[in-house]
Amino acid sequence: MLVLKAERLTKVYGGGKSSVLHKALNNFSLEVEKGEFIGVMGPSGSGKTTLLNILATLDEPTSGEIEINGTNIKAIKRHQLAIFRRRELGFIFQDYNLLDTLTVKENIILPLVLDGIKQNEMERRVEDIARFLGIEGILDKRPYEVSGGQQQRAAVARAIIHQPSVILADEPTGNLDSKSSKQVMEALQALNAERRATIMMVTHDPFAASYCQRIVFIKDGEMFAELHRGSSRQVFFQQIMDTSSALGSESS
Ligand SMILES: Nc1ncnc2c1ncn2[C@@H]1O[C@H](COP(=O)(O)OP(=O)(O)OP(=O)(O)O)[C@@H](O)[C@H]1O
Repeated sequence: MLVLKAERLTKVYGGGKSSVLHKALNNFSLEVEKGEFIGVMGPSGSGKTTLLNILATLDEPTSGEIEINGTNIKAIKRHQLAIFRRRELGFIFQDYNLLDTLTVKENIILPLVLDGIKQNEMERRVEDIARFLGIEGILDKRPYEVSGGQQQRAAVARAIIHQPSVILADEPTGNLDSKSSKQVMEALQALNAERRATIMMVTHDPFAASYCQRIVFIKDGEMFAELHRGSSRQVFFQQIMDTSSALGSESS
């Protein structure tokens, strides 16, 4: 089952009288099946953030179509878009985006509070996901009292707690040391493997990318290459490194 379908996306920035037009995405198509863990890589300025913002329904393509969980985004009225986004998508950011005025637990259940889920159901879900991610001991702390890796795992919990169709992650290991990166990637991998979470992650980090099942490489707003992981993460890591350097040398 397809949970995300992007068809011939083009995004052109600029276009005012004096400004120069810039095509950040050029006829870019992508299909993501339920339960996939997909990575998006590419050099700086290749269009990754543009793609993520469009798929997140935060920005509109100049042309092209997007379907999320069978719904064409264009069919959603502007005032309903925020609710659609909150229910169908989960977000993970590089800088965690947790609210310091709330406890870790309150941060995690925020999507459920906004949707009016009953208190005992919220408690059940937060305990379950916190145990799964190994953060049950920090639920009553504030984000600034715990490590970056713990904050990011709390953000992962928040992204999955309402069971979205797809989780969009933007450089989730960008602020983390190698040990915390590994913990966060193992958490995402476990959510994908054991709970069938569908995850799409933009990253520059070949180590983080090696946890995905498939990587699409973007160059100048177009698909450059696609890699599928076999059984070995180490072999996949090397393939990612090789493709990244091929991409880099083509760009220079
Ligand atoms: N709001 C904007 N207005 C004009 N040009 C933009 C805008 N946002 C992005 N661009 C341009 O579009 C291109 C793609 O940018 P984008 O941020 O999507 O790349 P990226 O692959 O995410 O880069 P990075 O890895 O550095 O984050 C770049 O050339 C960028 O300068």
